[in-house]
Amino acid sequence: MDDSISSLPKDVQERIFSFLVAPPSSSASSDSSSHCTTTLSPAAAQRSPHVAGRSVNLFDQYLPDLVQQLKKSGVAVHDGVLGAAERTSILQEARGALQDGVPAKVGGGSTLRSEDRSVRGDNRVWLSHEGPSVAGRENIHSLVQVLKKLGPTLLANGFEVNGAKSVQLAVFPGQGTLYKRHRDTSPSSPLRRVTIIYYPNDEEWDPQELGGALRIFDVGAIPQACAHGQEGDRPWADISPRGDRLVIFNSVMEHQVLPTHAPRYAVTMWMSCADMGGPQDTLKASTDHGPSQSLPIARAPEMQEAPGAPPQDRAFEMVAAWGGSRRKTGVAPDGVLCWFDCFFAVAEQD
Ligand SMILES: O=C(O)CCC(=O)C(=O)O
Ligand SMILES: [Fe+2]
Repeated sequence: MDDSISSLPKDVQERIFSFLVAPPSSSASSDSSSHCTTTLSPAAAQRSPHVAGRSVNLFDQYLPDLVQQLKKSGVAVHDGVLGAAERTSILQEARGALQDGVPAKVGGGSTLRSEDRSVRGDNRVWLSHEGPSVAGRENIHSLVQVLKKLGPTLLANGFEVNGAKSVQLAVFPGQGTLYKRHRDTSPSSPLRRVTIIYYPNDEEWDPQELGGALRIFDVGAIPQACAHGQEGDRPWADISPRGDRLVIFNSVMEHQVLPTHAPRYAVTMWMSCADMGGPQDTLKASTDHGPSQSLPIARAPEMQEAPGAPPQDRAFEMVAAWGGSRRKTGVAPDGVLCWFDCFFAVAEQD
């Protein structure tokens, strides 16, 4: 190693890298995902010194507040995560990587509509299966390593994120593309618990002009400086995808991406719970707010569609009635998309 770090005295090197490991916690050992405690190697730190260096701040300064927000409202927002230089590098890498991005698919089973741009208009690539080479995506790769280190702290705070982590890079290309209301925890991805998004867009993103806000329903408290409103008795907050912003939310919360009029990039990580097997799982909301505390979700692939069963008015009740491999693409009467991402259930596992 002839880099600047390795030329420092050994004890100084150790102190630097001790900042980059996950904080010690009793729960870390129960995290079955080896990624949760991944340490940035000196080589990785050297490839992307800025991103790696900022992880120190992310953990030391921001994390307690993020966890607090998340527990209180189901959503946490933090700005200025990496700084302008790193954000720009990630945006450039995202543009390059997404040249080969494919339209995101929706639906499942025999009624699959593989590309329904009126429901979901982003193009994406999965980063979960990265090989040894991350050439051209060094900064995104370092960001992902940093985000993974949130796992042990979330776990220690009651979030069931002891399973796989999947990572997606996506762009809504503009022209009014959107993603209709849905939950990230779905029949095809029943184990997802926490959604973490980093936006590398311009910092001056104006949602009035460019649209593209992430609208999250049933927020316990409105994140600072977010537009907000009420649909019936359900409060929502609009989170602008402004650059260098980190958003974390409980994957069971309903959300949508409003029509977007400029290219809108996002790096998204889903943290899942461990799959304990069995025909049925219980979906627990890890926050102390909101209506979704304990929802049964069907997981048996052989479950039959109940003949003539009318759609229930909640997505997960529909899943319980119709779940399994014969999923249908559908929109519940209350407008919630029910089972998107079905084709990615296998691809997304780490
Ligand atoms: O990019 C966003 O703000 C959210 C996208 C989303 O909801 C998803 O990919 O599931
Ligand atoms: Fe989503």
